[in-house]
Amino acid sequence: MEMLKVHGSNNDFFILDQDNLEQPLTEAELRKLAQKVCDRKNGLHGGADGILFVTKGHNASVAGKMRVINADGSEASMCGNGIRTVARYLSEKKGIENFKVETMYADLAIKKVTAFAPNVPAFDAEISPVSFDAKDLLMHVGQDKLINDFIPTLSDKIKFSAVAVPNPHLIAFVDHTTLIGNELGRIASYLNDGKNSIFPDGVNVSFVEVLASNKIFVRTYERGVGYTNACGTAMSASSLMYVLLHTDQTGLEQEIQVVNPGGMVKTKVHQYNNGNYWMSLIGNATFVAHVELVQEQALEGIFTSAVWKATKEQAAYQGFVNSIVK
Ligand SMILES: N[C@H](CCC[C@H](N)C(=O)O)C(=O)O
Repeated sequence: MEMLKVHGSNNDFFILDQDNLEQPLTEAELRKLAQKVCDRKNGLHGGADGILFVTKGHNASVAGKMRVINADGSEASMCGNGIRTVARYLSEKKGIENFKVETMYADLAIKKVTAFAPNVPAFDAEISPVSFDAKDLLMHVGQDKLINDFIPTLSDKIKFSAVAVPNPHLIAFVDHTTLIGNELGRIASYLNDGKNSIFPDGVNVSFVEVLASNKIFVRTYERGVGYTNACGTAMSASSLMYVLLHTDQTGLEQEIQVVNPGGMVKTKVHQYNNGNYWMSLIGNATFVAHVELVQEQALEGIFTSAVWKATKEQAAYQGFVNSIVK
């Protein structure tokens, strides 16, 4: 079985193309495979934040379908950093540069854009649909929407906004001390404990610091994973809330630089005539290595026979990160 180790802003994944399977995987096996290969201690070559499972799309209007399986085996409706890597994979597999990728709730527009640096390919991905409704967030806070408001049981200092893009995000604008402190971990681990009444299905939680006009820093604790170097849907959701809550310094259609622990991406916030929002997420799609492994062994967490063929792209990406003014 062949897989591809990839990342977007150092949010890393294994791409598994259904065409490369030795035999089909049941749903339970797909979840088990994610837990085994992604394990940071005993997984495949240091593990990953999830598996991006590529299958045929619903018809010829899409280049393929992406399913997102978190490291804990849970499935998410979307992955912003991941879809850029799946886009590059499909672009190179099919020789296309402008196309759509099917996701759980939408076929999303993709385009190849100018590389961020030599050997740092980049793609622009549509992030959509967007909803502020509690029912779409599976959120229970006693009100239908949460925009820059308190959740008293979580904190009496930090205000939150909740938005589904379409996976669920809780976003707070904070000062630098709070950004780097342990409040994010405390709040996010509670909301993802599987027992709390606020987000029974969990939620991705991000703290955002405004660095300058149209430049923000986003730190995220992801549902189903924990802290990650970056979260593409979180950076998109944070950009949307930045535009909606900081009208004095930004606005629709303006390019926003989003810095994160894993690097940097660019976003733009758009609004349809019907009032709905969508975002563009523009960032790297790095292929770290090609991996050959035995499917049956991988399902048992045995990787001794795995063959890891690294590309030269990680060094190029690191050089790009070092060039970013944080
Ligand atoms: N952990 C997320 C899925 C992965 C999203 C993230 N890696 C991204 O780049 O958007 C969730 O359960 O909703």
